[in-house]
Amino acid sequence: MKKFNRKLIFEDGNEYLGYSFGDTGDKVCEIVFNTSMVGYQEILSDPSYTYQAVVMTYPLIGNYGMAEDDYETKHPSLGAFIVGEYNDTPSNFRSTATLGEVMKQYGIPGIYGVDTRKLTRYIRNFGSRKVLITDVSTTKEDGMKILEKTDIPTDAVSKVSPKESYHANTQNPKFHIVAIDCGMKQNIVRSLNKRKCAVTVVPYNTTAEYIRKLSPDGVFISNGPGDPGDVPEVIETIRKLHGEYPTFGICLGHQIICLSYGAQCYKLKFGHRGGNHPVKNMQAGKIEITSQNHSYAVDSDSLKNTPLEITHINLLDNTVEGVACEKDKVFSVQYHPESAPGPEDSGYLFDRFIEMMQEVKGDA
Ligand SMILES: NC(=O)CC[C@H](N)C(=O)O
Repeated sequence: MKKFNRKLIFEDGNEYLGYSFGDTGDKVCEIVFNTSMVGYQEILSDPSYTYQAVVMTYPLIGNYGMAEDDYETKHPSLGAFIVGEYNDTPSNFRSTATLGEVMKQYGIPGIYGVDTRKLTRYIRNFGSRKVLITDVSTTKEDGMKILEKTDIPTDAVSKVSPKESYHANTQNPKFHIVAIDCGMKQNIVRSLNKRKCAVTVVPYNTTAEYIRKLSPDGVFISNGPGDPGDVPEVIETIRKLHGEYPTFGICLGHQIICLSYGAQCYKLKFGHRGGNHPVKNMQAGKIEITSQNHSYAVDSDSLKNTPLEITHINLLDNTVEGVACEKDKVFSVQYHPESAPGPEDSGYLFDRFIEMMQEVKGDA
């Protein structure tokens, strides 16, 4: 048998052995697991995974390579990938690189040959926690010392948000949206462009005054990495804009909207990541199968003192999945209607945003 050359070390001294792929540097990340069966390229390039080591529970990763059109951002910032079997000889006519090559390019370490089922149970039992990805020669004691000394940074949004505004136009636009980019996935822009929306993408720390000057028909707040409490400037901007424009938020954007109305968020034990989470739409009485990627959730009791009502509930653990306030023309969801990867049951939410803007705009 080939000799293990890499390992994972946890703060409690637990170790998991495997083999190297991608970058070979050491890294401390927060470990999480994702149950999606496909979509490793979109997961790699989803900025919300910044500083996180993602364990893929699906056993085979890399087999269809990397396709130019499938990136969610061109500069992947995922912390690390931990997989069962890694296939370095993809078979796919659209593929232009292997997963390992792209990870090397962006300094993202990978480890394969790990018992991902055991590791996932460990995360489920003990919760998301810090992990060191390192060489097999690093001793457990040294690894534990490194973990003790290293905190996961809280600057993730400023790292992945664009430094300047830019336009993502479309043919014959009907609406103009200002999208606050906290680490936005490309499929959100594609989903808006497809519905005749010209999008002005702005950095996370854009002020309410600047957004007003852009005269949008609607405001969008994106997904993004880290704790929503780490971006008070975005919460403040949204608070100032309450009731002024139809507003839609996804994932981190949803948490920011709720915080801006005075609700509270808390961290889940191990989060929701995958493409098969059932969510109930309370208004329609229908169930959607959703794509998810989050650690934090909105506290349902804290919503009672706000004008927001709960519109969607997670059927696995009853957590809040969506809120709305009709008066202020604002709504948001914790999950990912843009999917990428994942089921497309929830695309109607983008249509709802369009309808809201249409109502305000009239027939003009
Ligand atoms: N995908 C996201 O926007 C994630 C939101 C937030 N970083 C969380 O983990 O809950």
